[in-house]
Amino acid sequence: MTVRVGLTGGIASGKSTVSSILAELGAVVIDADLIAREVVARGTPGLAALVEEFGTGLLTADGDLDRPAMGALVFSDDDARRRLEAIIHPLVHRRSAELEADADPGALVVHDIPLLAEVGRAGTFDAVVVVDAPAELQVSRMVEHRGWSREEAESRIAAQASREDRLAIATHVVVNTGSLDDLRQQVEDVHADLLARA
Ligand SMILES: CC(C)(COP(=O)(O)OP(=O)(O)OC[C@H]1O[C@@H](n2cnc3c(N)ncnc32)[C@H](O)[C@@H]1O)[C@@H](O)C(=O)NCCC(=O)NCCS
Ligand SMILES: Nc1ncnc2c1ncn2[C@@H]1O[C@H](COP(=O)(O)OP(=O)(O)OP(=O)(O)O)[C@@H](O)[C@H]1O
Repeated sequence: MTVRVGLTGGIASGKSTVSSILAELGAVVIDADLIAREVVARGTPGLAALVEEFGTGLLTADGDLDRPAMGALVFSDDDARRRLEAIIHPLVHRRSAELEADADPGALVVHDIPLLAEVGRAGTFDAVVVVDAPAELQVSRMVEHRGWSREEAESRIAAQASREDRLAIATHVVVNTGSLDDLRQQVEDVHADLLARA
């Protein structure tokens, strides 16, 4: 039987690192951030819908979505963020379901969904893994690895569920405050537990 797992965590908590370890261990990973990019690639109906909603000012000279400009808009304007989400989330949901339908029966399917706590879909999964890190560590990782300002980092955290709300939906918690080796060990333990549910 397929075990369906939701994986979530705040921005820069370490979700992608955890999902790549799970993929190495044999899980099928369906990455909502990646799909959210694909559904608004140049020439897609998703990008056409964004242009209709926000105008051509949010396109680059090449006709792609100008992601930094869109980020600057939606992480300082809740209404704009909701309008963006209303367009992108249904497209991501549909594509994720298609990818899941292609997975081998019996696979451990991990849906990496940054906004799982926010969208209220935790109950649709057999297990929910939350990658936990304190806000200060999230900010320092964003500043260090992405070159964002502290303000940009904090505006993204402010647009997300609180650490407590996220922990409330967890069946498994991975605490990412130590080394990468420590993270790997925790993920291996969680993986073994999830497999035991298959
Ligand atoms: C605003 C956009 C264009 C900015 O693009 P950018 O390349 O800078 O960021 P990227 O897509 O890589 O997202 C990085 C992280 O930002 C956070 N984030 C993204 N969208 C949101 C949102 N709507 N609310 C809160 N946090 C968000 C997540 O932690 C995500 O992992 C982009 O994030 C977007 O299209 N967001 C809306 C779609 C969405 O909700 N995606 C989240 C998962 S489906
Ligand atoms: N335990 C750790 N020790 C050191 N660096 C780490 C650790 N965990 C993650 N990182 C680094 O922190 C950054 C953020 O991690 P990662 O990309 O996995 O987070 P994320 O939650 O997927 O981010 P996003 O929300 O943007 O998708 C990466 O550069 C990653 O290599």
